[in-house]
Amino acid sequence: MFIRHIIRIPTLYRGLATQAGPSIATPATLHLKTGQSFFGKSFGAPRSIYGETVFSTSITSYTESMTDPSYRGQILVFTTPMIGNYGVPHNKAPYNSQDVGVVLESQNIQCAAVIVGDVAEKFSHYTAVESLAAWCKRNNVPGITGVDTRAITRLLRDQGTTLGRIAIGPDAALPAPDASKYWDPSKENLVDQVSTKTVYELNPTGSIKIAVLDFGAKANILRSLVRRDAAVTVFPWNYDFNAVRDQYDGLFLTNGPGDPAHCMEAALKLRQTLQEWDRPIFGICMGHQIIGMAAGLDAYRMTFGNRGHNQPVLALASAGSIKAGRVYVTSQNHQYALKLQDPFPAGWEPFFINCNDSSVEGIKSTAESGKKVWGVQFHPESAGGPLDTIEMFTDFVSECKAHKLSLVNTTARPMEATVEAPLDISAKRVAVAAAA
Ligand SMILES: NC(=O)CC[C@H](N)C(=O)O
Repeated sequence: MFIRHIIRIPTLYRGLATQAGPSIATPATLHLKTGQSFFGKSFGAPRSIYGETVFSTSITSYTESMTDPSYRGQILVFTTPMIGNYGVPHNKAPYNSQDVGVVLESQNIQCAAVIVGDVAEKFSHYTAVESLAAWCKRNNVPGITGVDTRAITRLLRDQGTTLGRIAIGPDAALPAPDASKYWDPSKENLVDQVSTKTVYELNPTGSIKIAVLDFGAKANILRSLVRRDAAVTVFPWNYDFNAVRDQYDGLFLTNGPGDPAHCMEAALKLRQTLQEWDRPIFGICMGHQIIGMAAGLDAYRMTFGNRGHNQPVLALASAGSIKAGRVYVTSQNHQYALKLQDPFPAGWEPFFINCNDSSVEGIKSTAESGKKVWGVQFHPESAGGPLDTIEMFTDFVSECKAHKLSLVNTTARPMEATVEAPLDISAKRVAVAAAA
């Protein structure tokens, strides 16, 4: 504790000191493939790039969003007018052995570039060690400030996610590139670029063994499992899990970048797992899309997706901590979604639906199926975003434990939905003395 304070003192000093950012006078232009151009100033790396232009409505947690591997290849436009006020923390997790080596969501900035209305040149936070501009520069990631992000967002809402070009310095004055020059990240298997290449373990002495298929995992997913005392083994996205599955009490599929169609191989392997293995399975975002594809649902590309930490979802079914009929505010970052088809494949049901656009936000195995499988399009682990659905991790780990116990006790415990008994509130009505 004492050492921690000593280490924090210089950090605190640096964070509270007002620091001027680097010069932001270099011109920078955003060209969209659809022909529009926006002119601003550069911050971060003086490097011109291509990418897919998307917008996020998150108000805070730019550091977590930018290190989320699901933003790979994307030019991230923040709708919040000013970004960078609280700087960037040290990205090492030296104090807590439960952490997975980073404070943020991965080692490096993952998005291709950032666009903000007004970058904060001064920052202040007790954990901050550098400015947003300095961090971007160090990570070789360009940024544009001083553009009308509201206008860009309205455009993207109308025409959908659009390929873009960030042109910095002398490039900024050049005419927009020919439409054929724009790089389309959705054509690439980005998951293969961000997934672990080796199998590794976290918290090996944990009380329950969870296998994680890594499509581009956010660190807080791994932390959320380890915090619940799971021993976690992380596998590359296309690992043949069926060959080792009997060593694990549950399977988790993470988030990941790009078009889920590139991961059909994983969906087909999972289809076999679903047919032959009865232990709990939980998937988030890309993981949820893979579960859906394995179950026989189609994934489609949305117009502009959902990115932000304020997405309301309605629970259509109850399970564990989730109660049917309640709305949960969630963190999201996705461009694709599962198609709502009627009827759903046998043994499956919709779990959540988005309150804004009615897209599928979750699916689950039915009680009758005897399986314990569910996937959610949103991010219960947050980082950033609200913790409304964090207990889904507790539900998952508890189901894995219950299943393990059932193997020992031989009395299988079915995953029952915790449905609240109907409550007749008229019976609870108490007469109060008439108001004056
Ligand atoms: N965060 C994620 O896992 C995103 C999943 C997928 N890449 C999508 O954009 O829909």
